[in-house]
Amino acid sequence: MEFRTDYPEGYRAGFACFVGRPNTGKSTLTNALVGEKVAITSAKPQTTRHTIRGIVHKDDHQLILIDTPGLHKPRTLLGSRLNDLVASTLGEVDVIGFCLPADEPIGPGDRYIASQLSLLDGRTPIVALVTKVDRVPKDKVAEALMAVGELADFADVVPVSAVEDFQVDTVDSVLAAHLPKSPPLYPDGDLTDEPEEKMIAELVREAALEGVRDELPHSLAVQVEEMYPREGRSEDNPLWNVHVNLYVERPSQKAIIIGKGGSRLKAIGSESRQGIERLLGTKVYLDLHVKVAKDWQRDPKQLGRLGFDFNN
Ligand SMILES: Nc1nc2c(ncn2[C@@H]2O[C@H](COP(=O)(O)OP(=O)(O)OP(=O)(O)O)[C@@H](O)[C@H]2O)c(=O)[nH]1
Repeated sequence: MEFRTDYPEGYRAGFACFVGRPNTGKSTLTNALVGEKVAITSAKPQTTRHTIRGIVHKDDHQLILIDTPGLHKPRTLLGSRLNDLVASTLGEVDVIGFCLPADEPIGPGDRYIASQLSLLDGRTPIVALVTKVDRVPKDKVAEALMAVGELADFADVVPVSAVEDFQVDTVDSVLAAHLPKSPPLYPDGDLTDEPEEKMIAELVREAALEGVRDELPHSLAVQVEEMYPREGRSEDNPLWNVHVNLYVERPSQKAIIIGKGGSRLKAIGSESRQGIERLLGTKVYLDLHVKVAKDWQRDPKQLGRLGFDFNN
């Protein structure tokens, strides 16, 4: 991909990130803005482990989105590292979008986030994004906007529905207005700079989380062990081997993932393989292994091995 050189006078480029309680629509909004599925969405809270960037390319700006994990009070070592990550991300971006769903009252979780954001002392502009407005009647939207406006000193308050594509463009332009004047920071057309392996791991993770019990999301880590072209690979037969490990904390969780006679693991494989093949543009032979890594969330060594060592 080429860097654009014919960008107009006044072109802006920079970084934005979304914060908000789990499940407030951050990933869905990222996807709607970028126009392709780059962030993992899920009906379960706190499934966005990795900081995934989506890039919005417009004629007069480039908006680079960092999809942070939900801000929350740390429960485990992993939790506190996530918070460190969020804190360091927040100081680096040009604008923050604070997602608050229109269909839920403002609660202690939102106030906790607002208090964290106030530590930035107004150095970074914060735009309140009132998400999921399709879920409430029109007259309730105004009420939600007023309540949100009282929570903190926002640069703007924008109602949006990512699902119904209502005001998604407005969110883009309101965020872009806070970006610095700058040449493009990424080549034209790039949607994400995540390495393929990370995206593959996320596709498997998303498939594995479908329809399982609530405690599992926090206990599941996925890592691509290796990928290489299969022997005899040719233009007619472009097969790749992709070997993926799924780590859980307990043998009982391993049994859930594998399912009766391996049925769930098979379903996870066939579901995620489609996305992986689309991503790589080739047929793949997907090899999934489920392993027990006891208490990995609390063990710094294992966290590092699984790619969660954010300090390095
Ligand atoms: N009706 C409606 N549902 C939405 C909208 N945006 C998100 N959702 C739903 O809300 C749920 C959570 O959305 P996500 O985008 O995964 O939320 P998130 O804030 O990224 O969640 P975490 O990764 O847990 O922090 C999903 O079931 C979405 O389909 C919207 O505009 N309208």
